[in-house]
Amino acid sequence: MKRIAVLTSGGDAPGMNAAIRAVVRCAAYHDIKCLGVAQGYEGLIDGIFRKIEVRDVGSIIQRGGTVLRTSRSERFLTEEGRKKARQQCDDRNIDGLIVIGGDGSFRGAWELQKMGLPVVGIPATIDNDVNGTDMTIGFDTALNTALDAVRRLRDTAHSHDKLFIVEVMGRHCGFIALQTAVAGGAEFAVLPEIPFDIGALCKKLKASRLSGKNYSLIILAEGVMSGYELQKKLAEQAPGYKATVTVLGHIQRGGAPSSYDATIATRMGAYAVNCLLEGKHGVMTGLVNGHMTPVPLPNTWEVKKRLNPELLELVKELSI
Ligand SMILES: Nc1ncnc2c1ncn2[C@@H]1O[C@H](COP(=O)(O)OP(=O)(O)O)[C@@H](O)[C@H]1O
Ligand SMILES: O=P(O)(O)OC[C@H]1O[C@](O)(COP(=O)(O)O)[C@@H](O)[C@@H]1O
Ligand SMILES: [Mg+2]
Repeated sequence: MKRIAVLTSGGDAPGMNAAIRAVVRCAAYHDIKCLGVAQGYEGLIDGIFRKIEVRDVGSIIQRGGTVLRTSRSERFLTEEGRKKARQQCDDRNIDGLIVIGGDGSFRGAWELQKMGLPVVGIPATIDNDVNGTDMTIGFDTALNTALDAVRRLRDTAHSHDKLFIVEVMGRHCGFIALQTAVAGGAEFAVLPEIPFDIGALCKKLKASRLSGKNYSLIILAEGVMSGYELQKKLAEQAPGYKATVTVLGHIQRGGAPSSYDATIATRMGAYAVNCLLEGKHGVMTGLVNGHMTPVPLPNTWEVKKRLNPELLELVKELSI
């Protein structure tokens, strides 16, 4: 293994830079040259590679976003695009590629692996929707950002006897919504994994009010519906409940990685290089019960990662 490349793909996540730094430094430690690919699969197709050395990744461990930049690439979804990308790697004698991204990026990485390029994936997405790893890089930071917002909203909700709907990210999954609801002490979590029941929500709000509670917080994952749609449904079903909507949006994607995210990103970056060195490829650097584990890439999306049932129960039991 003489020369590897690294890229970031899909939605950015706090901690991606810490992972890039670890990849570059671990590669240098083993005397392997490292090339950075700009803008994910877009840059791979267009051949935008540049050498990155140990000093180039100084003081990025604490920065959010990704210094390599990222993209969602339509072209990479085509065979023609992927062939071009594969050829760009051959032209530069790349022995292995490290893909830092989420489930979509791993599907793309697997296509490259099938075309004969050794690939290792590092899970990084605020959504945490990657099977085979307890946590993805960026999830913990996004949670803390959402929690901070919820705590601020609770202050004003309490002061004004208000009902708040807080829309958080999560297109197909409710990890951010569920954990924000648990840690933020919300009354209700509306999640893509659980069929939405407006009747149950109204019942809960009424019971809460009857028991003397004058304010409530509903945490809604964007994948179910928008905060404004839920506001409208509530107004139709329970006219006494006028909700105020806050959409957290892309604020959840930025910021310095938490200590947890900077640590797992560092561990995963180094582990990815070691996997390539040991001939383990077509795998993701999974964190399983605290241990770094090589997880076959298809396992990361073929099995849907489940929400923690204990947390689901806790939202129901404690929000009275
Ligand atoms: N089935 C697939 N085959 C090939 N490439 C894919 C596939 N799914 C996604 N990709 C590539 O990975 C990119 C990132 O995926 P996306 O789902 O947007 O983000 P994430 O990796 O964060 O989940 C896509 O824009 C596309 O180029
Ligand atoms: O910024 P975009 O492209 O609109 O994407 C928004 C989506 O990206 C995410 O922030 C992260 O998703 P991915 O990791 O799959 O890219 C989702 O929570 C959100 O739905
Ligand atoms: Mg994804």
